[in-house]
Amino acid sequence: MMAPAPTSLLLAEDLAVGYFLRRKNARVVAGPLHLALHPGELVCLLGPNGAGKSTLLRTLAGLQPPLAGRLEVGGVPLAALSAAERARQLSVVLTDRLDAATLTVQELVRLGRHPHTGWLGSLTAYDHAQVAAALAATGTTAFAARLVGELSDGERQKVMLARALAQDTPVVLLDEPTAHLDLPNRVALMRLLHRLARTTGKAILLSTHELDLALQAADRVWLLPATGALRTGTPEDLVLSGTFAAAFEREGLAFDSASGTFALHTPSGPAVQVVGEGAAAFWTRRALEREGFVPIAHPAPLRVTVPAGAQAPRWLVQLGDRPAQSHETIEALLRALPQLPKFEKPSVNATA
Ligand SMILES: Nc1ncnc2c1ncn2[C@@H]1O[C@H](COP(=O)(O)OP(=O)(O)OP(=O)(O)O)[C@@H](O)[C@H]1O
Repeated sequence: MMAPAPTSLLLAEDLAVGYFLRRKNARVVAGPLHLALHPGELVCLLGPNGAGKSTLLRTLAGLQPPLAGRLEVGGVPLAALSAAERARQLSVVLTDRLDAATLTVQELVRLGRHPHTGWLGSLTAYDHAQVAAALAATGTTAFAARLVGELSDGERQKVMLARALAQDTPVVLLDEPTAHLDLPNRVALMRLLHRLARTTGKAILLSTHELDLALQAADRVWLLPATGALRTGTPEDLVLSGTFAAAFEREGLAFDSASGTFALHTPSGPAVQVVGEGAAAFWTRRALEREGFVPIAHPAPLRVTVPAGAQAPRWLVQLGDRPAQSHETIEALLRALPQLPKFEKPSVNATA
């Protein structure tokens, strides 16, 4: 029996987003869009520069009006909610710099509680606990007393997330939250948001250009092309159906569905059979591709064997039936390959 469709925390039907230019003139950036955010899911909004990700997020947050269509949050039309009601339903972190430089981090994060307390309302013990939890979750407790204007871009980004978490809304919308973060912090943020969605039942939507992180962390992807229709699905379905590769091919990028990565190199040199498995074989293939070789799985005149097991990796290179050479490192292997006698380039296009 099929599970019943989950209720939507946010629902959009025939939504067109964009800008009213002059009287009666509108510029549709994207649409018509049919979208739903469900409890407990992390959704990543992907698309090239200018596709309309920020425009869509701002529209979903009620910060700019839709050009057309229906938009509901918690079963109620977004436009029918007061600002305070809306702030209890959804929190939003945009890329714009906030004019909050003279506040301390703690004061800024406390502002997140105001939809619950009213602007003059004082914070209860529960509110203080929510603020402390948001600071702890984002790793910002240590600089709670510092001025927002004195933070680095990455620190400020984490503080803005803390404010959204303190707001404790069913829907969280984030525009490029990983933009200023270093790699460990980007990974930590995606992990945090995924865990948060799972443990609290919030629906979290974030736009990002971090394709590989999004493919790993997202429960669903919204793929917004520069032109054409929005595609949605689990990252894996979008990869296996070729939708993901097709979307980025148009941007001139080759997506390898076997490794889930974008090819940086387009090797066209001699084919090399790489024999072996595991991490050593993977990194050997990567190094060979960088040097222009085409690593393949089936027999070729040139063969590199990466022995498995506990022994120190040692690379065996064999050309035809000549005796094998042994190398201790990939660097030594790469240095030795051009020294080999010329051999006929087999016409192999496949990468394995
Ligand atoms: N205030 C505005 N008035 C008119 N057009 C706008 C306005 N802001 C943005 N646009 C246009 O809307 C389109 C979508 O912009 P948007 O910022 O939503 O894209 P994006 O997908 O978030 O891009 P990026 O990845 O570069 O952040 C662009 O063509 C942009 O020039």
